Amino acid sequence: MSKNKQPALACQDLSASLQGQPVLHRLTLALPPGRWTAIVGPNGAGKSTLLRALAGLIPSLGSIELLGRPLADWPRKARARELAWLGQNESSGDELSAEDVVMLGRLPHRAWLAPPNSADRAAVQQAMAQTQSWDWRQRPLGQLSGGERQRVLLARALAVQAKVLLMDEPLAHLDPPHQADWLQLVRGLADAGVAVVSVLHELNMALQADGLLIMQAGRLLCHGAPGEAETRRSLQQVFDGRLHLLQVQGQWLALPTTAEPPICNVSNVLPLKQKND
Ligand SMILES: Nc1ncnc2c1ncn2[C@@H]1O[C@H](COP(=O)(O)OP(=O)(O)OP(=O)(O)O)[C@@H](O)[C@H]1O
Repeated sequence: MSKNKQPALACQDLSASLQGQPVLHRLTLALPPGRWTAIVGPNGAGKSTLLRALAGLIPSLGSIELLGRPLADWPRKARARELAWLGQNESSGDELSAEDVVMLGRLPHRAWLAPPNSADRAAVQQAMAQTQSWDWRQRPLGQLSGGERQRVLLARALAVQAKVLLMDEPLAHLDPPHQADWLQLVRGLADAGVAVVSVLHELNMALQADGLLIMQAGRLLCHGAPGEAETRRSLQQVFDGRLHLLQVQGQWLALPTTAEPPICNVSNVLPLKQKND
């Protein structure tokens, strides 16, 4: 990670409570531009809450800085131009056409009640092309499949053309080819200088990120690259050692392992096969 770059997004001593219960405990981190960071950890570790706090969607204690300026000091519209958000299970806008949904991503760029201009239309078309959702632009969001819907919502976040893109479970409902496309898209955004942050359960995808934020019980256990031994040790720790981490052609992969030895393994099967022969 370059030490000279000002973080695109940073927080210090960030704490947050939900319904009066402390969920995040004094997290400090800095995310530079041009990198993709994946937030991982077990269920309930606080990943989504961290992302929502960083986006300013829930009250928090401590400080958050977006592009070097306290998040709270940003005028709402200017902030919405710089920080794009893709949430989990978003349910609004079902009656709108897919294209109109994606056009919502352009609202921070437009004057009050101004119609979309050519730059807005171009951004929408580009974002929908990037997520291969242009073909169903006239269909209502509510009539799309889960994966189609997710791609439209991803296009809405892309259409903002923000410097920071936060995504909570962006791969939900996406089939493997579209997961691969998402990966390529994120790589391209990071190469173009965008700070991409995503909560991911798919560890094999997360292990392709530039950096992992590994969370446990509302705390940040580790912030490191997948290639670092300490990062992989922390992953093992938060998942109770129930991962098999292996490297294939330079890429780290994670296979979940069962708590007990599998009942049907190779040594069990072979004698049966020989018996039948
Ligand atoms: N609206 C809420 N009110 C009260 N507690 C909440 C609320 N939402 C989440 N929590 C609690 O906060 C903690 C962190 O939840 P969060 O959704 O951030 O975890 P997560 O790491 O994203 O989990 P998962 O992997 O299951 O999606 C959990 O203990 C959860 O039960």
